[in-house]
Amino acid sequence: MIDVSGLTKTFRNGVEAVRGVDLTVAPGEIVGFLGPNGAGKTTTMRMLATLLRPSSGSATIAGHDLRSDPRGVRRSIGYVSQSGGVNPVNPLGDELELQAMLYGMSRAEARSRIADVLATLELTGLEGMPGGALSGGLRRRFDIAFGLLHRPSVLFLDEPTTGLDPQSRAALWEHIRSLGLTVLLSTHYLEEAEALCDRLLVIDGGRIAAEGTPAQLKGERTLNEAFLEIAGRPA
Ligand SMILES: Nc1ncnc2c1ncn2[C@@H]1O[C@H](COP(=O)(O)OP(=O)(O)OP(=O)(O)O)[C@@H](O)[C@H]1O
Repeated sequence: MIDVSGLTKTFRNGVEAVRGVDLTVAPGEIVGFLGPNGAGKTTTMRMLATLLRPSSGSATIAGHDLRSDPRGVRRSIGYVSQSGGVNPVNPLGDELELQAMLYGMSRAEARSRIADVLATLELTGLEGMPGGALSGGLRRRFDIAFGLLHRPSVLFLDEPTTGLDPQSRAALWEHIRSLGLTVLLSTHYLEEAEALCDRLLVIDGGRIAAEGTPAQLKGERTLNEAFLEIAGRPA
């Protein structure tokens, strides 16, 4: 579902953030992207989400070529950024409706799709609330709701649970799993990687340093020990 080959990104200031990443994500797989600060996780995901132009390399996402068909890629993916984006002031139901109509849905279609997405994420009844009145966990769920409106088949989540308490984090894992989508998510939480992800990719210095199921990466060690050995620094 995601096929990436030789992806690189050198920023104008000369920083080589991504230095030849190859990765694949199968349909329905939840893959965790781990790596120390500055390893290249966000840069890779932003390139795959068409938000940043790669310096070289190629990628196909849901059958669409990143370079020749970025619109096709955009239609097939949802991208939830690290900082999120829910409006702190306006009722989130109104914001969702606006976004759905920008995607070309009629008002009736928009309302029906929003009702479905809110039900999936157990947010029904909260659509009258502004983002500023919600807990961090609910805000993140609304961030994901925005990313799902146009029925993407692939979801990119950049550190979806950073800053959440352990209970809200575990609840969000359940919701992510229940979507049944292909997911690539970055995280610094090794227990999250282990509990949620089918497979892990460790990136370090812009290169994939290791990959495998959590059990394969761990071997006889804890995932934390394995990670320290691979990256030389904590996640
Ligand atoms: N717009 C930019 N211009 C120049 N350098 C950048 C830019 N964006 C990121 N970088 C650099 O690229 C490298 C990779 O950054 P990136 O944000 O992809 O890492 P990350 O793995 O997501 O880190 P974190 O876990 O801290 O979010 C870092 O050295 C960063 O400073």
